[in-house]
Amino acid sequence: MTSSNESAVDISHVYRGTFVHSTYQKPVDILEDFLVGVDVDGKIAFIESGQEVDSLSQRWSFEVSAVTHLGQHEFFMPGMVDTHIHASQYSFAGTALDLPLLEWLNTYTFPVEARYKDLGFARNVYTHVVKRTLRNGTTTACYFATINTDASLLLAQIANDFGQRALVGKVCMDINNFVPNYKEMPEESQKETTRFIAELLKREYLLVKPVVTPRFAVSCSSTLLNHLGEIAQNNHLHIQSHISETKDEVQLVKELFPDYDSYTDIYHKHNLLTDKTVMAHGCHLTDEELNLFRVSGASIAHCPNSNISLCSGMLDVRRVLNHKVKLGLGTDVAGGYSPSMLDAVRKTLDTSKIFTIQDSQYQTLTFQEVFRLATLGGSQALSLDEQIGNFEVGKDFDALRVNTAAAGGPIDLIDTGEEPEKLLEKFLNLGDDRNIVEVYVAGRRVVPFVESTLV
Ligand SMILES: O=c1[nH]c(=O)c2nc[nH]c2[nH]1
Ligand SMILES: [Zn+2]
Repeated sequence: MTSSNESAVDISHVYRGTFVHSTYQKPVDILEDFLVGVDVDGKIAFIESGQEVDSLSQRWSFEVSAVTHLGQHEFFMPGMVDTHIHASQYSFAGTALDLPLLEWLNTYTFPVEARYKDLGFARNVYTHVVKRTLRNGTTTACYFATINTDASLLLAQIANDFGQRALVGKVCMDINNFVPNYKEMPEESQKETTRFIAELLKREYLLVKPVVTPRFAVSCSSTLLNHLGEIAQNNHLHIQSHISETKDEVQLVKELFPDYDSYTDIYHKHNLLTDKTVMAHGCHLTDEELNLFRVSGASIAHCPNSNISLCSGMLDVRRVLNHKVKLGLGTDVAGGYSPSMLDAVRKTLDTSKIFTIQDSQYQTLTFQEVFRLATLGGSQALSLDEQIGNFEVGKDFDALRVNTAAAGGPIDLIDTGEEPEKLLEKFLNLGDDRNIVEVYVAGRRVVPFVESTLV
């Protein structure tokens, strides 16, 4: 497990201990007493047995004394990928969960998103959400911002400054019958999207890229959807939106777009369903629609907290996986009240168990499978799995150093022994940010924060 052009690579850090990750073959693969070398570009240069330390130190020219050793109750796992989060809704996360989706948007969400003309407000909220998610182990986030281009660029800058990997979307919407000051004209949306993309690409952030973001079919005219499909296609960009979250929404979309075979067909016919598309929710998709997802390579962001909190529905993840559709997890702040991907893991397991309560033959998701969805699955859903998602030579070192025995933390290790898989299970079910003692993105340690240089 070494890189082919190893002599040309300078090693920046070497870590020794337990590494827990997923592969396409195994949802949990545990590498005990391994050495991982990270090069100066933040890429994994080698993954080898700890027993080989002396020969590796010669081959890769590092000092054995400089190796960082993990503690007894520690392990490294890949950083988590939040495939769907509204950075702009973070200010009201944990409140306003008493209405169904369409009323929730009109009553709580659009009035707040309209405030992002105020860049001071934007900076405050966006700084908080980037720090909070990073601290909770989200090394990659796929963000919705708002319709305001400058505030969306500010979110990109803040993610870059803190070292978080991110896709950032300026929201596009030209229909809003309830909060008319929060919408764009179709030409304006097209022009501002083009400006947003050009400006963001010009900045050449290594880890932060634009994503074309039609809010959902309810908020977008066919003209706008067409423009956005064209922009995404011409620039080979990622695309994100929402689909089939609630039954009322599906019915409304049917009325708004009567000439299409399905909700999915609308996005498909507007060139918005590609292998770089991630659609949130999908609770009420038909088999035909899931087939269209598979064929196009589009993915689903499963957001169980939001689905339960807004009483939207329950996504049958097993069914989606059986259709061979890519799937990652999302917090969907603030329809989901928690910004933590550990919460998304737990709510995914809870939802799967509810399906089992309803049908004892149901094949419940295992914690190992859900761990994979939060890491490698998310990277696949965002078509970033050649770069991140697990520990493979050549991938970026996006990693969490987890200490299950962190002092003052939420886990009491009493009778667990040191079996790493048990420690992983404890962390997924009981852990929180106190257990995430370090966070790395592309080899750079980004948590704990270096406050003085950033705020
Ligand atoms: O959970 C959701 N949050 C949103 O902001 C949104 N907009 C359209 N559909 C949505 N669903
Ligand atoms: Zn959403």
